[in-house]
Amino acid sequence: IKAEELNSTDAEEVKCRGRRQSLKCNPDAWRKQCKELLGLIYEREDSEPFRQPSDHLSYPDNQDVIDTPMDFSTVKETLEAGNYGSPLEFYKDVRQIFSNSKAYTSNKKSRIYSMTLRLSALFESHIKNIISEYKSAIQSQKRRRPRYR
Ligand SMILES: CCCCNC(=O)N1CCN(C(=O)c2ccco2)CC1
Repeated sequence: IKAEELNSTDAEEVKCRGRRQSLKCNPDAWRKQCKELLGLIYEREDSEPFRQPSDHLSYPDNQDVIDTPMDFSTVKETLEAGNYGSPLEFYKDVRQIFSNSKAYTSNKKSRIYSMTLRLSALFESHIKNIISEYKSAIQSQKRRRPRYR
């Protein structure tokens, strides 16, 4: 069979089979990318208040305002334990950190809340590609038509 006779699905699969380890086709590449993104977040001083669970003593009403506490050490542990099944689950937990801070803050000018705005801008700019590469790697894995083996 000549290469040009392959339909797009086969060509995509052939391309991916050959380049399994490359970022484009490796459905597990997202884990490493998310670890690197977490590293970037930890480098930022802005992440300091969010690297540990909020201590409810100094923020007493935190408990009833926040129904799903989340922090970056919890996300890091979950990722390193291999307990995220996809970058979308990772994304959900990180966004919980930002929404908790927003829910908790009384004014939009609070120092801690402004830190989450900067962190979230950094996070969103990176997580987009990680998720789209993951989705296309999954697509090229899927057999679009049944194979008789
Ligand atoms: C070094 C460990 C400190 C744990 N973090 C902690 O107690 N926090 C971070 C989350 N908080 C907010 O997002 C917030 C928004 C407005 C005011 O606080 C509450 C305070």
